[in-house]
Amino acid sequence: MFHILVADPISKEGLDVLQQNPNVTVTEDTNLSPDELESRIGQFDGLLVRSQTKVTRPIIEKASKLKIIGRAGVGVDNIDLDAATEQGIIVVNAPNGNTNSAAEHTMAMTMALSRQIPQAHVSLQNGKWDRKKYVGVELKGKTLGIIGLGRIGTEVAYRAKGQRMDVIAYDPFLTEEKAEQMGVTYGTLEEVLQESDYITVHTPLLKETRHMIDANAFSRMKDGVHIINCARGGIIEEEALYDAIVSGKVAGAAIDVLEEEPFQDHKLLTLPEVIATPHLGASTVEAQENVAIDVCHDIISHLTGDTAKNPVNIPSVPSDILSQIEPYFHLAEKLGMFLIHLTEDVPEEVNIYYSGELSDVKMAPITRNAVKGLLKRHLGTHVNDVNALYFADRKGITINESRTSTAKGFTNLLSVEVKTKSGVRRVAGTLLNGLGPRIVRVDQYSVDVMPEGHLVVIHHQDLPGVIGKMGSLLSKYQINIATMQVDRSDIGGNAIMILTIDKYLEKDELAGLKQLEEIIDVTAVDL
Ligand SMILES: NC(=O)c1ccc[n+]([C@@H]2O[C@H](COP(=O)([O-])OP(=O)(O)OC[C@H]3O[C@@H](n4cnc5c(N)ncnc54)[C@H](O)[C@@H]3O)[C@@H](O)[C@H]2O)c1
Ligand SMILES: O=C(O)CC[C@@H](O)C(=O)O
Repeated sequence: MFHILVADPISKEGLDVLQQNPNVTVTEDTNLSPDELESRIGQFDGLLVRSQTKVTRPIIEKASKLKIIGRAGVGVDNIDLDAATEQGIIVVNAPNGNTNSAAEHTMAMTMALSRQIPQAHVSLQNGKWDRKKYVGVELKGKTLGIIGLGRIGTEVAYRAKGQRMDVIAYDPFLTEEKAEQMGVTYGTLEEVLQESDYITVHTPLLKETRHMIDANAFSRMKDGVHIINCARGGIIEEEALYDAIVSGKVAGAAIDVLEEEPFQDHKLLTLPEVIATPHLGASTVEAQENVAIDVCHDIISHLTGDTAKNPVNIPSVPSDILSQIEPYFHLAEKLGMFLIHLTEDVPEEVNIYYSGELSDVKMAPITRNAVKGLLKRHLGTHVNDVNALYFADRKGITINESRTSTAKGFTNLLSVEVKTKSGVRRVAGTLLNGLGPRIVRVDQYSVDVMPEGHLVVIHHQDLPGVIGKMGSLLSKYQINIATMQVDRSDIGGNAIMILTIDKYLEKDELAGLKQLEEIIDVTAVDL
């Protein structure tokens, strides 16, 4: 018998899926404090949550029987995925069921913002009949900037076009062709910021997207811009939004999510230009039914030995194959992560070459790890080796694998190549017996770099003094260099320097390094 704890309100239709299974008992308790959850979680095989319950490491560490955590919704930022993976607990979500509802809520908020509907309603409730104060603006003919054109961003784009808005979108996986097919304008982040009358964000909350809309971003927007966030708190820096509204730069903001939830007392809510809802994007009957049914089916599948459709964290490889290839998963993922940092354009094709001892292994699971590493920088932690190829396909990226017998002196060599419109970037790595993974080639250069920590990849001219200048500047920033690798194409030609440093390179420090005259480009890579 499997015991499942339902810790947040979940639609009845989903719970029926669980309750109708004779091997399952369901306990619903949606008022547990974190301490109570921690003390009771040890009795359960499955845990089902929405976004309210924080499934933290201390809770997961007490979950001695837990086999699966189901998230009825998309974002899994309320679940400690690393802790779950370490505990061998699969986390499944329901990524598709609330897309329409979140897109509709975004449009509802955009329209309510434009016509000040909530403010006018409260004014009426207070006995006023104020027709002059609540003069709005039309959406027709205005430009909507969408940052993040995934499932929800795409649906918002179609709806905005229905309102006869012009849509410009930025997404690292958006190509000009795809934008044209959708009838939206392809933009860089800068173009979206500068050209939009309304800006709506639809990215996951990741290290890269945290505070992507900050004071600097606001300063590049049009005066009187409207801002909408129905994605995740933290994508927009709240203090900067507050200041931009007070200064008049931003005419109004519609907010469904903030960094700390619940957010009843937030200072943004004191501003008359702000309208807000308490994280209601997915709160429709239909979305809650969809996500509950999807996630409950996945919970039953996993507990009864079938494959879950929407795993977020766990690889699924047969155990006999796993022992042979598992050591390469980490190397493959790190090569992908490294390479995507060097890839400035949209990836169109990824070629993975298996050489030496790797030329007769089962390639697909290793390929999935390399692709996972490539994609997760922009798509976030829900990309794993199970769903990486699916996401690559959805983003229009072709994946090719080939075997070659020559490993250029290495026992095993895994090479990953990304083709974009602007060219080809390559990286290769090997597993050194007893020493672990190493990056051994970057484009045409030979190196020997452990693929972990904070790396800085510097392309520069091979001139005397460059290394010294780089060292001095880093020392000025109080940054310690742990390792350094250099190689060059020819004397006085182009060269590469790869540093491992002891801390994350901040934006302004990166900009400082780029100022040195011999530098061609500098990329900070966090592995
Ligand atoms: N308010 C709600 O109740 C509610 C409901 C559902 C989803 N959400 C949230 O909405 C967001 C979008 O969900 P989705 O299902 O569309 O996800 P998705 O994965 O389908 O789309 C996210 C898109 O963001 C893009 N992206 C990643 N980094 C980017 C960057 N730096 N700049 C621009 N684009 C970037 C990705 O390439 C991807 O296409 C998530 O944060 C999700 O948690 C909120
Ligand atoms: O549980 C909810 O209602 C919120 C869900 C939403 O934020 C999501 O990421 O799917």
